[in-house]
Amino acid sequence: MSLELKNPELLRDRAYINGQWTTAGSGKTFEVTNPANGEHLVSVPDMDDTDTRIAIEAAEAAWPAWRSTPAKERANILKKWFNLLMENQEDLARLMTAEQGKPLAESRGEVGYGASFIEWFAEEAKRAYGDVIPGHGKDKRIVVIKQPVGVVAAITPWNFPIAMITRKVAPALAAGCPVVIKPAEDTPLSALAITALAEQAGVPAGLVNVITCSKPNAVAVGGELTGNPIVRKVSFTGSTPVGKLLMRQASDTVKKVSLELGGNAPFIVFDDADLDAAVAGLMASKYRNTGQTCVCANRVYVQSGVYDAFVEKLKAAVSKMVVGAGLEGETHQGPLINQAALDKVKRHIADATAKGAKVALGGQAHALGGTFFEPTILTGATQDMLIASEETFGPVAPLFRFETEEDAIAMANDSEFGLSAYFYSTNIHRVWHVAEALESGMIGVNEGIISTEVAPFGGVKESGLGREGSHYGLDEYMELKYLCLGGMR
Ligand SMILES: NC(=O)c1ccc[n+]([C@@H]2O[C@H](COP(=O)([O-])OP(=O)(O)OC[C@H]3O[C@@H](n4cnc5c(N)ncnc54)[C@H](O)[C@@H]3O)[C@@H](O)[C@H]2O)c1
Ligand SMILES: O=C[C@H](O)CS(=O)(=O)O
Repeated sequence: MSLELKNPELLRDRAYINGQWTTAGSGKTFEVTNPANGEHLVSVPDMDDTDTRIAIEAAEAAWPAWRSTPAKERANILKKWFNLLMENQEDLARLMTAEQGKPLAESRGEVGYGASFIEWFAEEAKRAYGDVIPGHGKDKRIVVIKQPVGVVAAITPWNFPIAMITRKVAPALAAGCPVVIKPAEDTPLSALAITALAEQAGVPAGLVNVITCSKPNAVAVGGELTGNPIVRKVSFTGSTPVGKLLMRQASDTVKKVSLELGGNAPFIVFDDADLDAAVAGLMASKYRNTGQTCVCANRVYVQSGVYDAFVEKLKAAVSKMVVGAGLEGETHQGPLINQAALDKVKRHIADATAKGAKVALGGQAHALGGTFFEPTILTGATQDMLIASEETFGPVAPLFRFETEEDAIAMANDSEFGLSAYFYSTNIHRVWHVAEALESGMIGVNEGIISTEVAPFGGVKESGLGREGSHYGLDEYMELKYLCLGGMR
């Protein structure tokens, strides 16, 4: 399939190290395919730890000049990069839908969302403020300054192939740090395309490096990124098991670590909720990216008094969804990323129905075949089902019935995850009580889409460490240094 790019230069088949578009030292490559039809898109370098070491050393060499570049100059380069992403939004969206499968409208949205982090941190670059603290002695003067942490390793997932990268690279560059990026093997093309635009924007050689590799080589590449002492910061977005592994590996050299991990978001509808708003919010939260987002509603708790009415309203909305290949027309849902993702969806539905749940809508592989699946609603879900304790990462909404506010909070908090949570209520007293009681890093109140560059994104418990975006996001790439000036008159 022709991708019909206005700027064919954005389709890259080389990785990027030290300002050079390069092959793997081994000469090996791996295929990138379209999940909607299995078609081969392009082959990219299958790099290993040796290539990674070269990239890390290039980043280290480029760091001194970048860290001494005035913040305003760093900001201007970031602003050029932002403008280039927006000027190439359609091409970047087409590339993303081709390699990841999300609807084209969602891909366009992600390009804008990803670019917003570059725009935001172009401004934050100029606000890395320190402190002057009243001295503890007559002759003492105390100053606190912020300095870039150093070489950053960024390892990112396939579900948001641009935004998960810019959410790390933008603050790193703004803080004065060079970055070595390892994108997901399913979606390297978006990473390479935005890197080509970074090069065009004037990001100096060595500052941004992209290591593409297959899944088997990820272990060796990750081992180098987490083990090489030159790397001072690891920023990972992906599953909790891999995050734990990388955290363990990074501990040998005591690297700073940011982890954006798995979720299991509760979505609670109280009997005083605006049901139409709650249905709209659930549609946006649950089925976005075919349910493959870390902040998707994963468990839907509905208070008894409104349960039946909510089920009917949700069925009416979900039944209007159009499923299809995103490059063949406007759709609401694309394919799942791969067979393993499809198998997990089927496993969760089979387990739930075996334990008493009913399929109210969908529940089957889609007639389109491949990894397409029908948007699904289950009723009669209970806490003992896999779908309650595991992240489904697919287009399945399991509805649980509850009686009291305390029951809902207890069930919502009954998880090792705590990334996002949502609830709908028009009672202000209940809003404050429930928001304070839920164990989650982010909460949508009467809102199903909460992700934005201006607010701190991140989780508690086993959903991660640290925050991305907002003014908090810059500090993840900075070190505090305390100066004590003695002998002052
Ligand atoms: N909290 C967030 O912001 C956020 C955002 C997106 C996705 N996620 C989570 O990510 C998961 C889905 O993404 P995924 O399937 O790509 O996750 P994943 O953990 O399998 O892979 C994420 C990245 O880690 C790499 N990787 C895997 N094993 C590695 C290893 N041993 N060493 C080095 N790198 C390794 C992969 O190649 C990929 O680039 C879900 O759990 C989702 O909730 C979280
Ligand atoms: O999947 C995880 C992403 O962080 C989702 S969002 O685009 O930031 O909402």
